[in-house]
Amino acid sequence: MLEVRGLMAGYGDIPVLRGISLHAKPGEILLIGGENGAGKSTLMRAIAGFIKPSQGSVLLDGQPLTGLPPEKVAQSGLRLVLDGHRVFPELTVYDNLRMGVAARRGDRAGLARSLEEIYAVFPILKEKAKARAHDLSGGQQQILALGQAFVAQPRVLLCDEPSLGVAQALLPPILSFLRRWAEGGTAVVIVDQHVKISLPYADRAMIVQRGEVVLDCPAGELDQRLSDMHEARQSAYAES
Ligand SMILES: Nc1ncnc2c1ncn2[C@@H]1O[C@H](COP(=O)(O)OP(=O)(O)OP(=O)(O)O)[C@@H](O)[C@H]1O
Repeated sequence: MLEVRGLMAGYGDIPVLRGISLHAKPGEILLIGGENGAGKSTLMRAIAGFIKPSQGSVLLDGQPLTGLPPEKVAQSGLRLVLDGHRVFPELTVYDNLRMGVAARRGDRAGLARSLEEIYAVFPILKEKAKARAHDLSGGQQQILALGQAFVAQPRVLLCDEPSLGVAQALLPPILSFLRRWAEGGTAVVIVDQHVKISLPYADRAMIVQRGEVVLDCPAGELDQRLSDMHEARQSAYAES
């Protein structure tokens, strides 16, 4: 289980995260929404070790990860898939996928099994196995990045804006894939500015505003809770 307690982080003197706490359990998808600039990506980067938190802690199955460099965090079993294209552009699709297995100390049988699974869901990766990653479309690179993470079989997967730059038609297969992945016992965290599409696939949902958690509830309750919050704000505004 991933546990984040009172995390504070920012850039230079500018604070972005103002004490964020969350947990993500194996087998479930936690969806994190919030407006542009709310701090969602900063939160993912701080958990994964790319930004040093000024306060708070990150624990994976009770082991502290706070302040560890990203490669150590990854070796501990936590993987961040960033928005945009973070694959190795000069390598082939197959070699990119194979990179994921480094985290499993060269487990060849495991690699073959993972490849079969990923090829079954996204046949395009098999068709383009010998193509260089930079020749793939943005959406295909996003799928490749997910495939690479899948091959690594992390205990926790953080997925920042999986829908960014991806054709609409690819979203349901990607989200169903993440759902099945979580059901296999991985804790999955999805960050998405537009929660509507991902919500049906999630178990819990959180909304971050200005670096703070303003809602944390079962995914099925999010719409109601958001409209309650909106109404409360409007009446407070009307009274002032
Ligand atoms: N590298 C950086 N240097 C300085 N400030 C940054 C940096 N990256 C992000 N910020 C600032 O931190 C704040 C939070 O940004 P962040 O990217 O975490 O938000 P977000 O919720 O992920 O939004 P988006 O959906 O646009 O990615 C914003 O004010 C942003 O301008």
